[in-house]
Amino acid sequence: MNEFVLLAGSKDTRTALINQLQEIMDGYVQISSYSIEEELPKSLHNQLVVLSHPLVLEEPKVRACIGTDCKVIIAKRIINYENIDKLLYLPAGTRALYVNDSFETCMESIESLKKLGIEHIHYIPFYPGLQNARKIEIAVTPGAFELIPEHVHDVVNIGPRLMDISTIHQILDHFQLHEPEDVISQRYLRKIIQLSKRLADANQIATNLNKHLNEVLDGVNDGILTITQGGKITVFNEELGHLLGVSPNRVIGQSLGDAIDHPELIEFLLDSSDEKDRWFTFGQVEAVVHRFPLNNDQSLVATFKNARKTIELERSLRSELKKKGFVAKYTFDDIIGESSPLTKTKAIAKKLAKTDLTLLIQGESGTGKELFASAIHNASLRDKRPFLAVNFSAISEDLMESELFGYDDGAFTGAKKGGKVGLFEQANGGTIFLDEIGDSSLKLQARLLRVLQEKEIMRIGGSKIIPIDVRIIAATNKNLLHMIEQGTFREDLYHRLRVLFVDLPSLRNRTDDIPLLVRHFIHQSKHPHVAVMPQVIEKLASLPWHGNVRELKNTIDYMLAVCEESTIHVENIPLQSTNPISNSSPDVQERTSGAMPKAPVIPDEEDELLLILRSIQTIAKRGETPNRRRIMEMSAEWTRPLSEQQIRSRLDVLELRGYIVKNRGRFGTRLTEAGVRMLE
Ligand SMILES: Nc1ncnc2c1ncn2[C@@H]1O[C@H](COP(=O)(O)OP(=O)(O)OP(=O)(O)O)[C@@H](O)[C@H]1O
Repeated sequence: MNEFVLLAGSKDTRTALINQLQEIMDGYVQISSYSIEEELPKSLHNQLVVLSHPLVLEEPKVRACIGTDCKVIIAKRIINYENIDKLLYLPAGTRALYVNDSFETCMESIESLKKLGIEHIHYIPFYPGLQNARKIEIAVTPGAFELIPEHVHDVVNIGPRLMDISTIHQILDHFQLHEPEDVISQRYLRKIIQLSKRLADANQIATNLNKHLNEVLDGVNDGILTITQGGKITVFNEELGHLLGVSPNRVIGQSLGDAIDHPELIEFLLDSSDEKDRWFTFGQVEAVVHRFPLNNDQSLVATFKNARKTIELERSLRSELKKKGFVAKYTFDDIIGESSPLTKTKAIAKKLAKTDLTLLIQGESGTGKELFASAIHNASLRDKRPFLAVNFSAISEDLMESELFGYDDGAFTGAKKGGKVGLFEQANGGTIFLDEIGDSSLKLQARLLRVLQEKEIMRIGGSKIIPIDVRIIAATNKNLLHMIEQGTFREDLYHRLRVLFVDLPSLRNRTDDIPLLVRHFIHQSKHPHVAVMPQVIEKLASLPWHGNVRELKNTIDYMLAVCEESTIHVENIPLQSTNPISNSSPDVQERTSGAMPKAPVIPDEEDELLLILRSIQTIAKRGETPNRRRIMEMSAEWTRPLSEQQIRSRLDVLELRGYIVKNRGRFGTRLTEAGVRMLE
């Protein structure tokens, strides 16, 4: 067998060359290989020695081991063609450092890259000891990673240079191997063909991607146009073709002026002013054109939105949200009152609505916290997206956790098959209103804090992190600072929630608004023409209104029900009753005195009212929805079971007294703070 020795300058070069030579010469020659970095043979005699570079021979220990009877070939090397595609992907004009161990090796490689026609890159040699090196962020190197300067972000490793075919022929000639030359040339060529194949594959992928992108662009509902800096059209989708009455295929590559006959549009697109949007009429269609530059290649993109279609789409999205109950019902116009405290609060809230920051609304029960949250959402940039209200006092902790975060299939026994999407996910893009946040458990507070910090959630029993884009508005009628002191509310959560805040004035601090509110609630009622005697307003203005506007609304409902001849008189104002509920605790008495409306109830009904309050609390704690049916089922165990109709009338009384709020749907009836205190 013919044998020769390969001597390389470094271990990496040795490995690269031996791999190349073995692949090409397999079966014809045997090669032993060494490098200066590793151990060299003691002495070589009467052998063919192939050196990877002329500089290898300058090493004394190399010269010492090569006997004078050896034949020495100094290899010619070319750029590693296997990695050339990495360079071809760099955009034309890219400035890149060429990093190698000396000025000579850098220049040799740059020269051979240029000879190979890879000239679209501007190479700048970089080697150890270079003074005033330029700070360029891309580097090309034949594996000399340790020499790459720190400021470089992208490295293209083209690997050590390989042996040129002429050197391979020289080796074959030495052994007088003529007949395998064809085979060997083919093996060498095969490598180059593999590279061409790879490039062709990449080309195919790019073509497919392009086709796919064009299909996507054509599927979009808006017209899309892209032009180069010189005004040539590069993208023109089908929708735009319909809008402008032009065939997309015909205009791609043309200049804007040749393709479109609309001077005002062309002037807007090519104009260098800051104007981003303008309305146009194309035939019968009104459209808004939005333009923006693409940073990378300085093209300009314009989107064309058909106004009618957009309005229709928004309408259908809104009705979809409405069906789910995910819309905010109120705007700032629904917040009645012209007193100075309310006007000031409304003005602040309107400003805060425009930001996208987390907001905490503080105010006594019934001051309109939910009303404000809803109005803020509707005045925000998220007004077309869902608004979801969640009340922490209404449902149990476990149920609340799964309501908010959802769960994955099989998360716990009794979990719905297929899992459940939580409210945070459903509110994505919109606003979530966390009412009575002071009633959330410490465990839930920890989870909420994570949502605020990370803007992501994980379903219960899930492992996937789901990013969410939801604005949080929280509300409380509790003194959270006091709760922090007691250790029942997390201070870090408080600060995260109170990025912005609105403090709602109590009704007794804005009694000027009472006449307006009375008018408003009567107008809204089934008896909009009922008159109110001036003494009634006077009396109402003198009451303490611990239940605020809600209490006032309930009082008006009561007065409308009991008044005669379409006029409300002072006698219709609910009297302070001496029933056990209002007398049971001094605190409640204080809260319910004066204004708290009391319907006349026979004494044993008072016990029933307490039982009903208690059962609402029990049902909610179990994680179920407190509704008439559930209360009726519980009443089966009382001395006098109640019908659904009887429960309905008692719930009306409890609501009138401010102890409960009746909600339809998911959360059912819930206790107010006054209701909870009553039970305590
Ligand atoms: N300024 C106002 N103008 C018109 N209606 C109001 C106003 N303030 C409150 N209301 C009405 O009073 C009732 C209570 O309001 P809301 O539910 O928003 O209060 P809240 O502060 O969230 O109460 P709670 O703390 O008990 O949940 C609702 O019917 C609401 O429409």
